[in-house]
Amino acid sequence: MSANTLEVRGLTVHYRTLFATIKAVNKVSFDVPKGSIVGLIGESGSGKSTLAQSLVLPKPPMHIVDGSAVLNGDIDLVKIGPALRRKILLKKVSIIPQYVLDALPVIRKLRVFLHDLAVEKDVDPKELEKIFVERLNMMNLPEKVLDMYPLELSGGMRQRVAIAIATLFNPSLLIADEPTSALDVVSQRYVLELLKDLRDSGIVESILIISHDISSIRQIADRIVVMYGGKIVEEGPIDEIISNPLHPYTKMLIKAIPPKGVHYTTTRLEGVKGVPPNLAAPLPGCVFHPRCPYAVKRCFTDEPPVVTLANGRRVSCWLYYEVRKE
Ligand SMILES: Nc1ncnc2c1ncn2[C@@H]1O[C@H](COP(=O)(O)OP(=O)(O)OP(=O)(O)O)[C@@H](O)[C@H]1O
Repeated sequence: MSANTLEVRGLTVHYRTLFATIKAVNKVSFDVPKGSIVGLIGESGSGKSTLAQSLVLPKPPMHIVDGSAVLNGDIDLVKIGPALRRKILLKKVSIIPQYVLDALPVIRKLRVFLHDLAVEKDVDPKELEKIFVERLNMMNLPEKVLDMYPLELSGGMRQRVAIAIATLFNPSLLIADEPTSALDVVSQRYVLELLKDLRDSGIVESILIISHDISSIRQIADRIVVMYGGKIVEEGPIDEIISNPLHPYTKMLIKAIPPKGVHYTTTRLEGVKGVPPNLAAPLPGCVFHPRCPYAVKRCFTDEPPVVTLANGRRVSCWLYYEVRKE
């Protein structure tokens, strides 16, 4: 049996449009160990949502060029056909999408939606409704939500209802795409704690949580995977990466986290200078070299190797290739 809920290897995903091919995800490999919460971090446009969608519902113009994403050691999520995909969605893998209304029945009351879902998944509608009510209780939502339309709910309630639906069948892997980005600070904390409770109670085995905000993810993630320009530049245990980031991009992301009590009106915070890469025409060499203060000649021409370090840390940067050789 695999020690990982998910093993992604060499995953490469493009968008083929009339005007260009966007190389959104490029030879990405990482694991989601069983029982873990893994944070996928990176600025806007780094390929996080594309990676998530390619695992759950790849559709044109998205095109999976290469690689695999094996769930529970036996189902390759990027190679299965539509029938098996329909069967395992919600039951083995579930997503809370970035735009949560996409996942909710806008013109149907939740009770009706649940009934139709039970029929589709071949389970007893009464039993499914019972599980939904249990989830509502866990999420501090009243039972009357069953007779509401999702549009009648506040943003925070909608997010919790989407989580309740996504976890109805106790999936092995829950993917949460920016689950807190549209919420106020109190709701953000609530949703993050809820996700952790779902993992701790075994309702979901593992979680892949996507965010551009490393400071919110650090509250619940065990590991993080840092993406830049469609590639993974660094990964490892969250505490080690926060206290000792290695890749120049991760260093900049962490420097941009405001210390406790600091406000942008009184203190100038450092962001990541420069612009993200053009994924339709990527430059040779390291994807980060145009913004990297440490770039040397080789970074402009050759792709950096992935260097494996102690404690399950990996970094893709020429600086550490030299360190390892010494
Ligand atoms: N449907 C699409 N057609 C063509 N290009 C797309 C499509 N969706 C995304 N892209 C491109 O793919 C690249 C990666 O985008 P993606 O949304 O995966 O990044 P992200 O890290 O999730 O960013 P964000 O946090 O803003 O959602 C970007 O260059 C984006 O413009």
